[in-house]
Amino acid sequence: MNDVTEPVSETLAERAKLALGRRNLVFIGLMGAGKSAIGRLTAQALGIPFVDSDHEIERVSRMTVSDLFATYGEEEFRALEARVLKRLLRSGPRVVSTGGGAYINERSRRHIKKGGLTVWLNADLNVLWERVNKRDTRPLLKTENPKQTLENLMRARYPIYAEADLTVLSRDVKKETMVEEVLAAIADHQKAQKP
Ligand SMILES: Nc1ncnc2c1ncn2[C@@H]1O[C@H](COP(=O)(O)OP(=O)(O)O)[C@@H](O)[C@H]1O
Ligand SMILES: O=C(O)C1=C[C@@H](OP(=O)(O)O)[C@@H](O)[C@H](O)C1
Ligand SMILES: [Mg+2]
Repeated sequence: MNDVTEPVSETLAERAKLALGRRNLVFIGLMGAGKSAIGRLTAQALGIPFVDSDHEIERVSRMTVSDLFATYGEEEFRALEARVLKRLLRSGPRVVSTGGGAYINERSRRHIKKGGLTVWLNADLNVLWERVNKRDTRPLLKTENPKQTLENLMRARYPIYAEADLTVLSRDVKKETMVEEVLAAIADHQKAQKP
């Protein structure tokens, strides 16, 4: 009898899941990059839990992010965000989408680097602007010239986001395409690590 077993063909999602192991996958990047939307879909594809740190902050504080900024200020928000991220990243695997400022905060960045594989959704100004100007839920953009504010944030933050383990270019393609590129980046990263 022929004893040779067929090689199991693995889907991209399976390969990415294997490569991720017990680590968390953490989405970072500027407002409008797609962290919340693409993070959720990536978790679905991987078959692991998803959590958005802003939603978790809103759940535990019973306030919206906007109200937290208005009532307690950004510094208090960052302290709460760091505590929430520390707890969310303690065990894995899960997908964690962060708010745009999380990785910029030193304490949060430490928890993120320790707790997971980071993927930066890198987008250009016009892509971000087209997405964020449709909603007014982002307190940092309630300025006289929000597009200029976004550009200033890009300049200040992109060198720090660039420390991410993986970078995927966020642009106007189907969300499913973005998810595939994220999965491929995880699988390829694992390959690159092997001797
Ligand atoms: N690839 C994409 N193509 C079109 N729209 C997108 C894409 N990725 C995200 N979006 C949309 O852009 C908006 C901002 O995305 P969101 O996930 O909230 O960004 P973030 O959490 O990074 O601020 C949402 O309305 C989302 O559905
Ligand atoms: O960039 C930032 O500092 C922020 C981004 C927001 O999240 P998204 O990046 O998901 O919009 C939210 O955490 C808060 O408004 C502050
Ligand atoms: Mg978000």
